[in-house]
Parts: sequence; structure tokens; C-alpha cells
Amino acid sequence: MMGGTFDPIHHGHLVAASEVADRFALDEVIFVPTGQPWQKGARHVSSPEDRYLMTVIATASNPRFSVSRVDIDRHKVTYTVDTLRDLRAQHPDADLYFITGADALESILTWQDWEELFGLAKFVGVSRPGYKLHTEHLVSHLQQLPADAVHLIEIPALAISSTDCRQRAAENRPVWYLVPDGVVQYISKRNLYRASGDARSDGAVSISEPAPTRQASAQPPESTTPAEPGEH
Ligand SMILES: Nc1ncnc2c1ncn2[C@@H]1O[C@H](COP(=O)(O)OP(=O)(O)OP(=O)(O)O)[C@@H](O)[C@H]1O
Ligand SMILES: O=C(O)c1ccc[n+]([C@@H]2O[C@H](COP(=O)([O-])O)[C@@H](O)[C@H]2O)c1
Repeated sequence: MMGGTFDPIHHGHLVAASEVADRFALDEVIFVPTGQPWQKGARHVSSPEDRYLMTVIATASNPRFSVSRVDIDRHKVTYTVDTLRDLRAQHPDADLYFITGADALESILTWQDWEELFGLAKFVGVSRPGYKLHTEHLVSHLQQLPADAVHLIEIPALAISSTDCRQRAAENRPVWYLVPDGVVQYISKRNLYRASGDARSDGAVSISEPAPTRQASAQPPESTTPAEPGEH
């Protein structure tokens, strides 16, 4: 499984999931959008339903990818220990792997009940541009765990972050090819990441990101061809 805020989901997430599925011969990767992430600082997070739908859109074409609502439907602050317990209950016979990027892995020792996590699933930490996979602090802690509790693997480097995608959408710069086409269209349709957006009627609150300079930039729904990169 791969947990994330996915605001929005991007190709860095999808490549990480695909690579880990291949390396560990996983039958399935379940993407689990967070309900209420507690370590995302004070920034605005889009509504769980928007993040869930973008995750569904991004993963729909892959028969081995699916999306779980366990964290969203819990209606509480999201802790991975709860995610793993819920998924363990739903898949009692499965070997669970939790996929996480190097940045999230760096902070894993601050997660709720972190000592319990490694008994509930194996963890796979993937490389991410700008973050060290083997920090001294982490490695010294991980050494105390069973040998196969955490695997650290290098994956193709994609310097994409949701933060940059949001910033781009807010400034009417392109997110084409950083996120799947359907997600580009969804961001535009729902007017996400824009201070003056109308997508705020669902519990999401105001944002502290730059105000938009122009209107949304995706192709109209009837178009089948994404615009050229230079246009958006
Ligand atoms: N480009 C990437 N390469 C590898 N792993 C990634 C990449 N982007 C995100 N991840 C990992 O995916 C998981 C979910 O990430 P998240 O939804 O927070 O995306 P993000 O791009 O880090 O978001 P934000 O910029 O809003 O903090 C985390 O474990 C994170 O480390
Ligand atoms: O369990 C925790 O305390 C905890 C704290 C921070 C992040 N996580 C999980 O780490 C995953 C990536 O989180 P994020 O916030 O980087 O998108 C996601 O599944 C979160 O639920 C979990």
C-alpha cells in the first residue's frame, strides 16, 4: 500500500508504486489518501473527496492499482498505525508492504506508535530527489529492527512534488505531464489550488498560497488532446 495526502497525486507517486510492485512482485498496490494528515504544517489541504477522486482517476487504468477510503472514512487524524490495522483486518492473509518516500521515512520515528508499525507491515523506503535515503539517525534506529522490516530502494528520480504542482496551478503554469491528464482536467474542473476557487463548499478552508493571475487552463471536457506544454 502507499499512503499519502495526494494533493494532488503525481507521477512521482505512481512511479514509486510501480517500481516497488515490480521489485517485490506485489499483486496489488492500494493507494490510501490521508483523511486528516497531522504533519503537513498549517497549510490548506484539499477536501478528502477531491484527493480521493484524483487518486482514483490517476490509478484507474492500472488493474493492479486500487484506492482505499479507510483513512478518509475514519473521520479522525490519520495515523499509519490505524491504516495498517484496518488493512490487516481487510486482508488477513496478505503480506503488507507500506511504500514511503525518503522524506516521509526520515520522519517515521515521529509517527504515532512508530515502534508498532514494523510489526504490522514491511516498509519500503524509496529514493526521492532532494532527500537522503540513508540518514544516520534513521539507519541507527532501523538497525535495531528485524533485518527485513525496512527495505531502502533506488527508483528513477522524478523531481515532482504536490507542493510544486499546487504552486503551478495557482500561477496558471503547466502541470501537464507532472500529473496524469485526467488529474489536470480534474484540477481545472474543480478549480483547485486557486485562492478565488469555488471548490470550497465541501469543508475545505482558505489557502495561503499565491493568488492566481489567470483562469484555469485545462482543455474543455470534449477535447481528447492535451494542449501543448508551452500553452499551459
Ligand atoms: N517524487 C517522488 N518520488 C518518490 N516518492 C515520492 C515523491 N513524491 C512523493 N513521494 C512519496 O509519496 C508519499 C506521499 O507523498 P505526498 O502525498 O505527501 O506528496 P508530496 O509530493 O510529498 O506532497 P507535498 O509537496 O504536499 O508535501 C510520501 O511517502 C512521499 O515521500
Ligand atoms: O502515523 C503517523 O503519525 C504519520 C505521520 C505523518 C505521515 N504519516 C503517513 O505517511 C504517509 C505520507 O504522508 P504525507 O503527509 O507525507 O502525505 C501517509 O500515509 C501518512 O498517513 C503517518
